[in-house]
Amino acid sequence: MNPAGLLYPDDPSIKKLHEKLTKAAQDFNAPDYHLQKLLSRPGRFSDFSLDTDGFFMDFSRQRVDENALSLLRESQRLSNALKKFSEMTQAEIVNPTENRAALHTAARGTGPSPLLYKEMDVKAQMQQVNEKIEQFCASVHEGKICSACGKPFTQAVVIGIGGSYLGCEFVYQALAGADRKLDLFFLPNVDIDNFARVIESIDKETTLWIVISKSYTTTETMANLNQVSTWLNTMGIAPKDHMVTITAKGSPGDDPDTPVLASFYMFDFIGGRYSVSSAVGGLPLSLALGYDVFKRFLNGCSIMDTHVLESPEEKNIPLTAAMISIWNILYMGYPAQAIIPYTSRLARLSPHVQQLYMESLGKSVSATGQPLTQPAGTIIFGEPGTNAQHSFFQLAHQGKAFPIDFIGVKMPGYTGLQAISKGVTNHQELWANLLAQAGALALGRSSDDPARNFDGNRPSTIITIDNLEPESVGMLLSFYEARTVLEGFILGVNPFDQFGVELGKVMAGDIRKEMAARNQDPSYTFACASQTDNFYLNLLFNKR
Ligand SMILES: O=P(O)(O)OC[C@H]1O[C@H](O)[C@H](O)[C@@H](O)[C@@H]1O
Repeated sequence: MNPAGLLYPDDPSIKKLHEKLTKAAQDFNAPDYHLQKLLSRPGRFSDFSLDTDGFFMDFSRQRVDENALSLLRESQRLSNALKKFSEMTQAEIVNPTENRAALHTAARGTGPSPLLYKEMDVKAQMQQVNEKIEQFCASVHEGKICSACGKPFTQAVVIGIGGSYLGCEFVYQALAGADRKLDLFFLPNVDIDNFARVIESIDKETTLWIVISKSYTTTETMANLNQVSTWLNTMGIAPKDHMVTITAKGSPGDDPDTPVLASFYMFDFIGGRYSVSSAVGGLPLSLALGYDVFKRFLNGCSIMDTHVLESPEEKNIPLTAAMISIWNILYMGYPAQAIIPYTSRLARLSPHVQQLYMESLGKSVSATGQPLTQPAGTIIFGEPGTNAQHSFFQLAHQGKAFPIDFIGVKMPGYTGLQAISKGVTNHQELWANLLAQAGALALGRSSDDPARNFDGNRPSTIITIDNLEPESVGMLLSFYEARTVLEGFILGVNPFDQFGVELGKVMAGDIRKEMAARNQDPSYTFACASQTDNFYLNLLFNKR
C-alpha cells in the first residue's frame, strides 16, 4: 500500500501540490475572498452543497473555492484515498502497524460477499454473532432469560470504556424514545462515583451487566467488573446470573471456565472506535431498543458506506468533508473544529467523534513510520445548540475562529404537544438559531463601537438529516467514520492504530505498584516514586 500523503510527501507531485495548496490559501487573505463576497457569487449555495438519501451537507460557508477544491481532489487522487477506502471494505491490510484489515464496514453488509480474510468468511461470522444477539434479546424481552429472582430484566449497564462505550452511548441517546424496552446505563470510568451514580439509578434485582472489552485487559473495565461483582456478591446475587460479555476471541474474557449468561464475539479487525456497528453496539442497542432498530441503524450506515464507494469525487460527501477539514487545519491554520448538533438527542455525538477522530488521526508518523512534516489531527469539541451559544460562542464570533459543523434535524423525536412562543414552536426556534449562527459567523456586522463589531468570515458547514430514526443516525455515524478514514488516507497516516495511549497506561502501572505496596505495608514511603509523584501519593494516602 502506498502510504504517501500530504503530511508524508514521499512523492514530488504531492510536494508540489502541497505548495500549490499553501499558495491557494494565501488568496483567502484578500477582501474579495471574504465569505460575504463568496456567498454573493451566483450559484454559490447550489455549487457548494451535496445530498444523498436525505443527508444534506451545505459547505457554502466554508472558506473554499473551486480552485481549492480541485487541488484538494488532486490530493485524494495522489494519495489514492478513495481506492484505499474501497480496498479497506475488501479486507486489504489498511492497518500496517498491526498487520490487520479494518472491517467495520462489513459489519453492516458493505463490501463483497463472501468476504474472505485470513481464511475466514467475515460476513458469515458476523451474521452468526448477530443471530445470537437477536435470539438472546428476544429471550430477554419475552422474559425467558430473566434475573436470578425470576423477574424480567428492566435495565442494563454497559461496563466498558473508550470505543467499547462511546459510540454505543451516542446511538442509544440518539434513538432512545419512550418505546424503549430496557433502560441503558454506562459505567466507563474507574471513578467510584461513576459506580455510585449507576447503582443509585438501577434496580439491582432486575439489572443485566454487559461487560464490553475487546482486550479484556483494560484496567478501568476490569476494576469496574471486580467492583460490580464484589457488590453483587454482597447482595446475594451471583454475577454470572446477571452478566454477559462482549470480547475478542481468545481474550482473557473468552473463558468457558468463567460462565456468564451469554458471550458475544467482537473481531480484531474492527477497532474499538469503529465498533458500534458490531456486537459492541449490537447487543446493548438491541436489548434497549429492539434488534429490528439495530438492523435499521446498520442499514443507514451501509447507505452512507455505499455512497462513499460509488460517488464520484465531486459528489462524495464524506470525501468533501475530509478535504475541507484538511484545508482548514493545514492551510487555513484553524486550531480546532466544533460539532454543534441542534438537538439534545445528538448530545453525545461530539464525544464519540472526539475519540473517533483524535485517536485515529492524532499521529506524528506516517503509516510506514516516517516522521510527518507536522503533527496530524486537530481538536474536536462540541455541545448541543442552543446551549453552546450561551457558553462558548463568544469566542466563535469574536475570539479565535474555528470551523463548526452545525447539525440540524428536520423532525424532532418528540411529536407530542408543541406550544407556540413568539409565534414559533421550540423546534422552529432551534432552527432559527442554527441558521442565524451560521449566517452571523460568516457575514459578521460592522459597528463603530469596536467591542460590538463582528468581522465575520468564520467558516461553518450545515449538515441536515431528516429525523432521528435509526437509518438517519446510522448515516450520520458512518459519515463521520468515513470522513475520518479518508482524511487519514489523504494525510498518509494510519487511522486504525493508537499507540499514543500506551505510555500513560505503563506509567499508571508503576504508580499503581507504589500504591499497592503502601496498602500492604502502611510504613512504605513510596521509595520508587519520583519526587513529584511522592508529593501526590502522600497527599492521597495521608488525606491532607
Ligand atoms: O475494548 P477495550 O480493549 O477494553 O479497549 C477500550 C479502549 O481503550 C484503549 O485504551 C483505546 O484507547 C481505545 O481505542 C479502546 O477502545
